[in-house]
Amino acid sequence: MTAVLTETDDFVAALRSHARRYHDSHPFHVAMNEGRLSQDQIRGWVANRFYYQENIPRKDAAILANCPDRAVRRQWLRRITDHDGTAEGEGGIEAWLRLGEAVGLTREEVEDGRHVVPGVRFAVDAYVTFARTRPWVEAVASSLTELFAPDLMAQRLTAFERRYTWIDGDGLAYFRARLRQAPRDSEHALAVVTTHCRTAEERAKAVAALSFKCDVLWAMMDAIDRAYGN
Ligand SMILES: O=C(O)c1cc(C(=O)O)c2c(n1)C(=O)C(=O)c1cc(C(=O)O)[nH]c1-2
Repeated sequence: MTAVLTETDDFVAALRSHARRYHDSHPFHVAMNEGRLSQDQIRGWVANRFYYQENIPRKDAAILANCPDRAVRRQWLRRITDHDGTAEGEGGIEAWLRLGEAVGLTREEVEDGRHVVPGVRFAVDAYVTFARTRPWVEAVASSLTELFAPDLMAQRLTAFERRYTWIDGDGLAYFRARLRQAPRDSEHALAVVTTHCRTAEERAKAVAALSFKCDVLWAMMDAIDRAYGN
């Protein structure tokens, strides 16, 4: 992206244009949503994606640690409790473990990471490192892939309910919760980014951060596809 982003509308449009690079169009996701994946392929995806899920709160804690703005921190904190819960047996990570059980994986084999392939580990670790080491506003911008997540989540829910009837519906609670959480989180992140990135240079860095994150998600899917694809 080389355009000089002086107008806020252009900036938001440049961010939103990354929808074209979102991992919903990755062949593995396309096959998933068309109901073409086997039980083993679904299990491989669930086990590998757990590594992303369990690292999201660590990524968000890194943003909190770097962020001097009290109002932003107050809002951002909720992301951590959404994933970790406020008590044993609650939260998104627990919900993902239940998804694992619903597809036939034990909690132990999901939690110990034995199925995680190197490319997924590498991509997720890069995302956490990005949040630790880059200015906090860039890290917030990198979370904006979630602007594009609700459509994918809705498609996935329908696909799982209709095409993968062997999966117990209770296991899909994670995706139902994200349908509500992702729009709320991404709208907040977009407001933070548009407020704090005022110069063309700051805006270009935010766009680059989102581009980096599209690469993270795509690289994860490539690695999963390579390990479990047809
Ligand atoms: O299943 C998906 O396609 C998907 C994508 C993304 C995303 O776009 O980064 C997230 C999630 N799920 C998700 O569940 C989640 O909690 C999440 C947090 C974040 C983030 O960057 O802070 N992205 C995502």
